Amino acid sequence: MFLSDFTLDSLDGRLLMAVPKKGRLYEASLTLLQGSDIQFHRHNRLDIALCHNLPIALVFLGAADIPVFVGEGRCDLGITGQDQVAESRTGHVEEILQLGFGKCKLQVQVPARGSIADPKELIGKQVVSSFTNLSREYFRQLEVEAFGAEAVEKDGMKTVMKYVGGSVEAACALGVADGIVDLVESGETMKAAGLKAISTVMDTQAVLIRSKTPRNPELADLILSRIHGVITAKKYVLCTYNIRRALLPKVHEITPGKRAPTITTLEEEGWYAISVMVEKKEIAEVMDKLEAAGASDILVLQISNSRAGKPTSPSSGLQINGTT
Ligand SMILES: Nc1ncnc2c1ncn2[C@@H]1O[C@H](COP(=O)(O)OP(=O)(O)OP(=O)(O)O)[C@@H](O)[C@H]1O
Ligand SMILES: O=P(O)(O)OC[C@H]1O[C@H](OP(=O)(O)OP(=O)(O)O)[C@H](O)[C@@H]1O
Repeated sequence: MFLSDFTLDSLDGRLLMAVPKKGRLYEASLTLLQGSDIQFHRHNRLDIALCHNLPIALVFLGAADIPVFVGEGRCDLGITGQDQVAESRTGHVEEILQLGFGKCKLQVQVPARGSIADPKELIGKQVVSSFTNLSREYFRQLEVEAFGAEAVEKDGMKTVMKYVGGSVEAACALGVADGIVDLVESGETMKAAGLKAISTVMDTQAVLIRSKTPRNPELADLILSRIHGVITAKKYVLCTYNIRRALLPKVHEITPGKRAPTITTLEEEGWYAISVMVEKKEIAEVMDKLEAAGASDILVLQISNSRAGKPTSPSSGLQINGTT
């Protein structure tokens, strides 16, 4: 069900944010919204939810449709995969934040027991994918390398690309394809289907995207800032420890911090207290190194939320990339 219970008036003045309605990105997207204090109640089967505490309406859409809605300016912000943005071919969205979930690879796969070992061997054969634009572009490049741009332009592509909406991995076994281009995360699906990857078309993860003409740029920046805060908090822990003055340069190398460590003097002569953000995945090793370097009273604290502070760029131009 979509707009029936909403008059367009109820959306008036609201920033529209597109969120995956199901699938691999759904749960993590909702967790992100919750962490950003975007409060809403989604009525059963309704694909639009009004936020209680902000002038925002969430629009629940398929991940593949989100770049289209945002690209055409129908929605102002959206959460989807980089693969979907690239496949949609819309030039009208900006990827403003990598969200660190939904990480996988779009890969060329062939029967594990077959003779094909190089994607070039699929030229002139049948390839099935849900990502036909990206696949066509990938094989066009291979054909250009093999035959030259002029020949490909004149004769057209030799590789035959077929679209399948789901269960792409079954295409080879069913005799519909010589190879497929599909997403791989753990590799379980590929293995179970008797396939092997022979090359990577792209690495992808979930991203926050923004229309080039958002209705309310200040509110879009506020949401970006909140989501960035949640992601940073999840990625880092706060490490505190005490250290003698002489050892400061040594431990500074171990914990340079996200920007820089906070150093305060202790009441005890010659001793300093350090407080510094450390990436969660490195904390055990960092603690080992600090201890070996002579630090004492090492504590690690979870960060429940964070803010980077005022952006230096002008309001509607806020862009925070590289949060992987
Ligand atoms: N195995 C996976 N691991 C991590 N992320 C994935 C995985 N599969 C898909 N994704 C990411 O999630 C996005 C949505 O994929 P998903 O298959 O969940 O879509 P969907 O909306 O349920 O579509 P469909 O109905 O076609 O299955 C993908 O474009 C990709 O960015
Ligand atoms: O490497 P893995 O961890 O096994 O994940 C890869 C699978 O996940 C996705 O499909 P999904 O399960 O979302 O369903 P779909 O085939 O219907 O798209 C993708 O299309 C692969 O089939």
